[in-house]
Amino acid sequence: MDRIRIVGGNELNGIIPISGAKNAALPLMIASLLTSDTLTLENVPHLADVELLMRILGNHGVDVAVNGRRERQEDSYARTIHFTCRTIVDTTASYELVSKMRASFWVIGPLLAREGHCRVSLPGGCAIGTRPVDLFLEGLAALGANLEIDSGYINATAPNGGLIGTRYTFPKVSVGATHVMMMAATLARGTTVIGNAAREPEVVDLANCLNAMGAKISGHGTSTITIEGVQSLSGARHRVLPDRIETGTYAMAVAMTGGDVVLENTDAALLETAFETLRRAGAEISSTNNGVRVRRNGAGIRPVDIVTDPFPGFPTDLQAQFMALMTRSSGISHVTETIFENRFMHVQELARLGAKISLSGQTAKIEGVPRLKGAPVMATDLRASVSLVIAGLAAEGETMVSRVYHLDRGFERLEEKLTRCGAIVERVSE
Ligand SMILES: CC(=O)N[C@H]1[C@@H](OP(=O)(O)OP(=O)(O)OC[C@H]2O[C@@H](n3ccc(=O)[nH]c3=O)[C@H](O)[C@@H]2O)O[C@H](CO)[C@@H](O)[C@@H]1O
Ligand SMILES: C=C(OP(=O)(O)O)C(=O)O
Repeated sequence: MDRIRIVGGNELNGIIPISGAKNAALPLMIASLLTSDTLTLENVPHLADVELLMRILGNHGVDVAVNGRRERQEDSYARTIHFTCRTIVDTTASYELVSKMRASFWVIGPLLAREGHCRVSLPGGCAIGTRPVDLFLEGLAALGANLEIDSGYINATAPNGGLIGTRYTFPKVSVGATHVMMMAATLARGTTVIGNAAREPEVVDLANCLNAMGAKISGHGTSTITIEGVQSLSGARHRVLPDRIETGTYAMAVAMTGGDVVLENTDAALLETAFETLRRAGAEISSTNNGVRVRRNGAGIRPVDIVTDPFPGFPTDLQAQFMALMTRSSGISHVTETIFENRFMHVQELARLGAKISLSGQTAKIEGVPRLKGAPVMATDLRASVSLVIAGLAAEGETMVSRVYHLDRGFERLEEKLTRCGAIVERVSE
């Protein structure tokens, strides 16, 4: 199993290209199930989750061609991938596959809308929380679906010739449930109005792509999304938006080590709250032609409190990275997690590097320390693992991060991107 070895202490200086967003690419790929034409996605990141979803979609009948070649023949980055689902050959999403990747549960929306029935395994919880699917089921039921749970699977049918437009307000903001209901409603009869919808940029990206495919969606980016159902969708060409979490992660890495880095192919507007927080912590952040410049020269890291929230609030997917940064601040800060009930697995690992963190309910109190010291640590989930890399970059000596398959789910070429900016980071394969 691969590990990442980091020798801390170097500043980061240079250019880091930002990849397409994992959390946009996944629902966009799933949207290919909605049409028999080809959906072409540009700027698709080369990540374990993307590769796995390609295989899962293949089981449903999606033909995947990478840059015009067959899947897996091309290993280049920022790929253009063609997804074509002439016919859906299997409407079952098995436990074996859904349990490997939560987002594959989202096929329930397109399969139901296009075929009128499907059988999809319940995804189950994961390290960061229980992650139930009640909101998905309520949203689909509002569209007229019959849903029953049978042996760990959801049997979903759309009686009366298909889904029917509806007004439905989510009791809680859910990114995934918004994606699914929006996709399902594109092919429903009549108009659907989703209240308390997620406003994340990835939801906007999906809506833009669906509109390019012929859907009639408006209001995306606000809490109320309106979808006028259409008979069928066509193919389209769409560019995956930049990964705001990767952008924020490297910004925090620079704030941690000091230095001067330009993050290319990204957009500061995607993460205003996180950047405002980083500025308060002492980083200088400015927009460039096609990216963001992040600097911290000389000034120390100031303590700042954060509370995670749905967009446009501080993203939960940057919480662990920010906590790593705060371990070196000049005072006491608090990090409150409101989205996932168990997203503090990194706390005990950061402590192994000398961080002083105490937990009380959903809030972590971080007492900044003057130095961290390298140690063996274990990645527990995707963002937790990169928080350990950030801490390792500032720690004295060697940090060895194990279980890096978590990291490979969401960070493309991390070692290469950091090494080019002066860090000592290498993958150790055994
Ligand atoms: C692939 C992807 O895009 N993943 C992102 C997506 O996950 P995901 O879409 O799974 O996250 P949600 O927005 O759905 O979850 C938000 C909260 O709602 C709860 N909930 C959700 C659905 C439901 O039916 N019932 C329910 O209670 C969840 O347990 C969680 O506590 O948004 C999260 C919140 O920004 C991010 O951290 C994830 O990186
Ligand atoms: C939690 C994440 O992903 P997922 O929803 O796929 O588990 C994430 O991207 O940080």
